[in-house]
Amino acid sequence: MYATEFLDLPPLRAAAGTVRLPGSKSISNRVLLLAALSDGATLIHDLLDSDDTRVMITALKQLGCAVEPQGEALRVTGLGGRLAVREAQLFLGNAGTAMRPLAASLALLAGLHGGRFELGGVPRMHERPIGDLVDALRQIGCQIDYLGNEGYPPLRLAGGQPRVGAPIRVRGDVSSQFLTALLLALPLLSHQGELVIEVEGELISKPYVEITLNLLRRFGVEVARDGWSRFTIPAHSRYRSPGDIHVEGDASSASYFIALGALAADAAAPLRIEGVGADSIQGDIRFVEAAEAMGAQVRQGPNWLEVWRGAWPLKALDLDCNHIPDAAMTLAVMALYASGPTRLRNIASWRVKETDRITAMATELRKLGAGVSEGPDFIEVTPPAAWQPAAIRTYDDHRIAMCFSLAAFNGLAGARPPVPVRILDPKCVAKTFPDYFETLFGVVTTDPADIPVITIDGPTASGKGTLASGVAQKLGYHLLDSGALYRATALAAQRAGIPADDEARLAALAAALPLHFDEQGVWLDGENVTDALRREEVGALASQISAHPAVRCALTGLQLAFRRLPGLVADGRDMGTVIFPDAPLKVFLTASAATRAERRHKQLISKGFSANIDDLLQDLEARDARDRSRSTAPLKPAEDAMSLDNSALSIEASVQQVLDWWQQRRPF
Ligand SMILES: Nc1ncnc2c1ncn2[C@@H]1O[C@H](COP(=O)(O)OP(=O)(O)OP(=O)(O)O)[C@@H](O)[C@H]1O
Ligand SMILES: Nc1ccn([C@H]2C[C@H](O)[C@@H](COP(=O)(O)O)O2)c(=O)n1
Repeated sequence: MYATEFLDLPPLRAAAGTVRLPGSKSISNRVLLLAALSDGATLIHDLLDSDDTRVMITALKQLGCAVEPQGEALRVTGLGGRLAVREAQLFLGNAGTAMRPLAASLALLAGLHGGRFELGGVPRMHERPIGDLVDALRQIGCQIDYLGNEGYPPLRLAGGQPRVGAPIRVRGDVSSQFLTALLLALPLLSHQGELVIEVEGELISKPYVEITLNLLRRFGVEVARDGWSRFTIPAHSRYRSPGDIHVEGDASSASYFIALGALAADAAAPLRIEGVGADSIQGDIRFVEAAEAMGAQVRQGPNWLEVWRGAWPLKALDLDCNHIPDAAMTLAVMALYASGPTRLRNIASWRVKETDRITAMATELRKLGAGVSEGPDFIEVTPPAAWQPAAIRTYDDHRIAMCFSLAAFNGLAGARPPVPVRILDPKCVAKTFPDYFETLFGVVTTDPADIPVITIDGPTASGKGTLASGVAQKLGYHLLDSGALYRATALAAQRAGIPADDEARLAALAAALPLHFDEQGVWLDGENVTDALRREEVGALASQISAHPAVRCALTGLQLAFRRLPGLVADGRDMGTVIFPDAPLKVFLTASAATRAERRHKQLISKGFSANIDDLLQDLEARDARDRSRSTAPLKPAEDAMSLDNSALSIEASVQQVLDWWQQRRPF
């Protein structure tokens, strides 16, 4: 996950490959609750692992429910409609799919068995209405108090005497989650008799209610439905675990990749999406129809889709989006690529989601140059006449972050030059799709020249690696420690007994190095050599063998391959002069020889190597002289490099200086 302040997406061009979707959030949280309320244990497969499911799991554990991993699945041992814990304070983040159903279920259980529960979340959760659900629960005798503002969480559920009686009325035109919460909770009261729910107003987001009914059936409760206005829960309904249950991929998350296929995949190599398809029980699967109406070509199987570009530009749309409220946000960004204005109607529910999504989408689309008009329940988007680079605010709303990533394809819509897009607070995608951006980068391509590189060159022990790693971490970029490649070649040569002057054998060795990098360090032929590479004699030998042009040539391709989305920070001696001469920011890092010897001394001692500071100073000066004087790719600043002497600068200040230079070069 990108836990950076922002993530810059360079202009993107094409998409191909296969995406495996994470589990559906709506199904995951419903299944977790149903499993917890059931008799027996349920083994849940393919559950979504995200912020919203984590708050649900934590709450269920607090309530005394056993939730344990079993292999790749999660085993939930149900409480059988009883209370194992009678008092708890539950923090439910910003998860509406946890807050509403838990509020309803615990209000009933607190009344039936005696209990006291407080439910709250993040500040935005306390701005999301819940009054209609509370009113419905009060009709049957639940005792619910508002602990903050009337009509909003946090809530206290304590006491009361729930009784089956007249039909329970609930509004259906603000959020379908109120009805879903009642449908999930009321079977707990059905030992008293049949329960009827009557929906007031036109029910919105019906497909989500269909998911609820479908899952109730899987857990043994058959609800009778009369149109969309009357629902009957039979007397003596009882939740029974189905044993095993599989969560299908998230159809709302599929929308970004369906759109991606429509924008940037070719018929010869469509984008394949696995986890949802024609058999999906999720309403957002109908996003496929909307995408097709805009020109996407789609082929589908029971649980997969293949998508590629049909019409171009996309066809403008005028659509009632009540049936796909979440996925419709993706249409608003696809509209940037359409032949005219696209109007999305009947989306009033956007205003009470993670943020006021109509206002947020309008504000951010305008930043890119689009013309946008909005009303209480619609948005109309006219494609930009001139695209502008934009830093997209995401309002702690995962869907805004994900759908705006599609704006990075503006080059395909004729933006000249194509503009980069900055996504602020990218980690908000953790709500439903923690590795969304990694997944995106796995299936998109761009011109390597568009992938930004920051180079940091300089003499040994100047702090290049430390600085490069700090900058890469802040930007979410990949890291290339090119010295490690030369050091690994030196170590391998030492072990193979290849003399330092045998250029041909050294080059052959470098060309076939079984080298691998991961979070644990550098691996040579399956052995972690991270510490071995830091030995001084290995560095000195690396300096000698790196003077051979054939060795440098053998390692060039490997270094270039590090230039991957979303960007790269590369440190070494010739990063800015030879390997990445087009890098938009080049830094030449120096520090006095005495300072560097002192740092290296400390570094080696801390790793358990013995070292003498005077010897280190001598070696380091000899190494600098050799690296500077060699004929091929000598150590020297690129003509356009920024000089940084960090002798008296802390690591943090050095990182900040480079980030400041980087920001000055960015168009945001
Ligand atoms: N600004 C700084 N202030 C103090 N210590 C620093 C600073 N920058 C780096 N160091 C320390 O100096 C030591 C050497 O840093 P680092 O390994 O990053 O240098 P390098 O230039 O990459 O070395 P080499 O070229 O040998 O790979 C490390 O222990 C690091 O923590
Ligand atoms: N781009 C590079 C990186 C490194 N080298 C050589 C010269 C160095 O003395 C040696 C070890 O590098 P270090 O890990 O100390 O950065 O490798 C090079 O020639 N070009």
